[in-house]
This record gives sequence, structure tokens and C-alpha cells, in this order.
Amino acid sequence: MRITEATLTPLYLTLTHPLKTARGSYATRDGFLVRLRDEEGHVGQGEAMPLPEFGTESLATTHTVLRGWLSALKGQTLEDSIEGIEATLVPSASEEMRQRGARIRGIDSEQRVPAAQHGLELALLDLVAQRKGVPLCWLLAEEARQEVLVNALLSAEEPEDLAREAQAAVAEGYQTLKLKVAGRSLDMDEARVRAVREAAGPRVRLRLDANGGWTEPEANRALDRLGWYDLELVEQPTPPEDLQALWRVQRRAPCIIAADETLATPAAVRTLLTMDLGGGPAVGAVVIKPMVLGGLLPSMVVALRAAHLGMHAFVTSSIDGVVARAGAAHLASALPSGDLASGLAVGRLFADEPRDHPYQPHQGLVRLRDMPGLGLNPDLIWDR
Ligand SMILES: O=C(O)CCC(=O)c1ccccc1C(=O)O
Ligand SMILES: [Mg+2]
Repeated sequence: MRITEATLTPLYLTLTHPLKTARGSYATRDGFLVRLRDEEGHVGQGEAMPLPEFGTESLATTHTVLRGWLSALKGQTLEDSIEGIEATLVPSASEEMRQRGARIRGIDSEQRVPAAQHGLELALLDLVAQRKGVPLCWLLAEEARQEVLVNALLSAEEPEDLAREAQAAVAEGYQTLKLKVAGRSLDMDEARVRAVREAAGPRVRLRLDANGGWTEPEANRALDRLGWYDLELVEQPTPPEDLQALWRVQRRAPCIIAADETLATPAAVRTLLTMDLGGGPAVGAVVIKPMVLGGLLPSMVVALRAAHLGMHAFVTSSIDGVVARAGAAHLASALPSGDLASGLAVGRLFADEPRDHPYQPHQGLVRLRDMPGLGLNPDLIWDR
């Protein structure tokens, strides 16, 4: 395919209420939309929404890098395939491989720019899938699921408000609820978790996310007490850098421990996926954030490797816009297992979400339609 046009548009999202985590709070999100047109008139869309505290480059770097890549890409031709996309994005020493892609970066470029990579990769995947007339997930796996289980993210602070939120989510059909913990007293968190469990009933899955906010002893104490409320899993109980602590916490935990912030550096991902301290994988699950891992293709590699080691993997957004969440939904549908819900039901947190789009969750599910590529109309984002 030949890229005839490549544009970069700023994307600025506002949350209706700041989302508080143990590591800070999110009130707005800043990034870019990538749009590519091919010689047949298809338009592929991607999104770059950096999250530097999770190891991505800064917004300014995303901007500079994507501007450079897109201006280089315009007018170039690349193979209509995953290999063509990889050859474009992953600088390879092999001349044969480079021939299949477009030339946008030197093989000596050392800079890690996962959000920029995500943005361009997604637009290219959308284009290739449209050209082949298949949903994007079909490029990732032959047996992609049509439905993706998603969790509701509860955002209230006070137990009574959380109980109301939980009840509403269950009434909407969500079977998995997620709650941010840590950064406050354990008594407070216990009251919050108890309120959610009582409001949701015994059958709903309940997951917690500490965002690295507990020390190892605090995490152990918290899990001892909160485990009483029957937890599905806990994301990142301890600080991201200490893999051994995560491993030790998992050993005595009453539920799955999921590594999330720990996946911020390639070195930690490698260690996590090769660490052998005896007795199975280091942790029960890994959280796959495509924006942090540099796109859907590198995410797929991590998820497959995790599955091979007996770890669960589930996808979450990084509080991204609808284009990135659409890509993440296609990734989630292509993972080896769809048992654990994906964190993709965050659209309702935004003040400026497009009203009507195909990735709206219904009854705790995002259903992928049989449309070429992402199936997102390029006007959607502006048409509100
Ligand atoms: O999982 C979800 O439902 C939403 C994703 C989420 O919680 C999140 C959003 C932005 C930054 C970090 C995180 C996280 O999972 O830790
Ligand atoms: Mg998390």
C-alpha cells in the first residue's frame, strides 16, 4: 500500500471527575490522533496518549517523533501485512526485512517511544485490515472472540458512594468491578471494599488496584484483611521496581497478583517473563497496556509469552480515547484467554466522549462488529 496522506491532530480529553490513584490523580489526558490515507482512499486511525509515569515518552517527545515519522511516511509504500508494519516500526538490521516496510527511522535509534509507536502502529493495522476487508483482530489471531468481557471502574471515595456506584454497575450487567485502593488507611480501604462487596453481592468479581502504593508489609497486611471479601485479583500491590517483593506477596496472597506498573521497562518485562524462582511464574497475571508496551503487536508477544508461563493476561486502557480503546478491544479479543475482564469501560469517565460509537460496553461486554479494520468513522471524534 502507498500512504498518500498522514496527519497528526492533538487530542485533549477531560474527565468529569479526577480519577484518584495511589500515585496521583488524572483530570485530563493529552495526546494525538494519527490518520493515514492510502492510495485506495481508506483512512486508518491510531492514537498516541502518553503516560510517562508508566514508562512512556513525554507528550512533547510523542509530538516531535510522530511529526517526523508521518512526514517521512508520506508517499512511501509498504507491504500490506503485519510484517510490513513491523519492518516499518522496528528498525531491523536485515536489508530484506527493511525492504518490506517504509523507512521512517534509523536502525540506530535508541530512543524508546512506546506511545508514538502505538499511534502509528494502530493506524497502519487499521489500514491493512480495511484493505483486506477484515476486522482488525483477525490480523492478530485466527480465533479472535467476538465479545470482550470488561470491568466497571468504580471511582468514588466514600463507602456509601461506592456502594451506589457498585449497585448501578451490577444493574447494568457488569460482572467484574474494579476499585482503586492504597494511599489511605487500611481501615478506610476495608470499609470501601466491604461496602462494594455488600452492594454487589457474592457472585460479582471484585478486583483491586493499589498502583504500587503499599510497602511489602503493608501489602501483606492489606491482603490478609481484604482477602476476606473474596478478591479476584489485586493489581500492583507493591512498588513497581521490586520484582522479588511482588513474587513474595504473590506466594502468600489469597488471590491473583497482577503486575502492572512493573511492565514499564522492557528490562522488567523480560525479567518477569523469564524469572524462575521455582514454583511457577512470578505472579499470577500481567496487565497489558498497549500504550505502554508500544502497540498491539508487542502486546501480543508479551501476552503469548505470559500464557506460555501459565500467567493470566488482561488488557486495560491507560485512560485513552476511543480510538486507542478500540484497538485494545481488538487485542483483548485476540488473547489466548478471555477469562479476566479487560479495563476498557472507562468511556463514561470522560466529559467529551463521542456519544455513539461501536465500542460502548453493554451488560459488561464490548461486542466487536464485523466491520473492516477498527470500523471507526473518522468523523466520529469531531462530530459531537
Ligand atoms: O482497568 C481499568 O478499568 C482502567 C485502567 C486503569 O485503572 C488505569 C488507568 C490509567 C493509569 C493506570 C491504570 C491502572 O490500571 O493502573
Ligand atoms: Mg493498574
